Amino acid sequence: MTLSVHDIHTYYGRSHVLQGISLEVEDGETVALLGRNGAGKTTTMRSIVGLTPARRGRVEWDGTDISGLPAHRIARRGIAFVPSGRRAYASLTVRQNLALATRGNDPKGWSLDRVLTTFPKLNELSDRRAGHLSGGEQQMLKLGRALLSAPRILLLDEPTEGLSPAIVSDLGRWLAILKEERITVLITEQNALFALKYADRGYIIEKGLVRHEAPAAQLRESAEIQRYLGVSAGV
Ligand SMILES: Nc1ncnc2c1ncn2[C@@H]1O[C@H](COP(=O)(O)OP(=O)(O)OP(=O)(O)O)[C@@H](O)[C@H]1O
Repeated sequence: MTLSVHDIHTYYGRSHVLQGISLEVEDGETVALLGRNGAGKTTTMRSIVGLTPARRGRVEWDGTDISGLPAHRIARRGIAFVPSGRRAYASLTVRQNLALATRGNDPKGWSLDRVLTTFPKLNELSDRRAGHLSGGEQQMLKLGRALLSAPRILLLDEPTEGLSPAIVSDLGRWLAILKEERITVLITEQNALFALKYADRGYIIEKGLVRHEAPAAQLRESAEIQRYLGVSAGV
């Protein structure tokens, strides 16, 4: 299953935010989408999943054009979007939130038990109301919910946003698990070095256009890229 984005143009009103983004995510790959504030990372994800559809260009999933489809139908094809910020049913417990996200009985997919064993922290918190979780715990819950929706690809939007360094390193462990499982991931990050640690390839976007595409190792080594992204070492 390959996700191919061809020359998409997306607007907010008259503001031409994506000016021809093209990218590809192959089966089993982790791909980072990097860029400064306001570069268009979130908008790219929202365009892929149909929340802010592109006005021009094409999004193909497994060779089928999905650009015109409504968001719920795109989600049903296994494209799971994990937006940044706190999003869970605050008054429900962790377990109830997870149970609601469970889609059918996909024998190859993730079961509630498997999510709770893989993320023991969620197990410990299973009776706590989601509204009482810390930012990092919420992030883990969102990831657990996304895995239960039987995703073929996960779109993670700035998962480290607002998290403490200790939680960021937890998140790194979860990403490593996704990679071992060969779950296809597209991840946007302000924290470029964090994303590049787990990514196979990366795209750098600026003002709604792809400026650079390279293997993650190359992007990690490039002083020019690091300067451009304003990264500091030691993540
Ligand atoms: N709902 C909206 N209405 C109008 N303009 C918007 C809206 N959402 C985003 N924009 C603008 O579109 C541009 C791209 O925003 P986007 O959120 O995609 O960037 P980003 O790369 O994800 O940045 P950040 O890391 O700051 O979230 C920015 O100039 C932003 O101000």
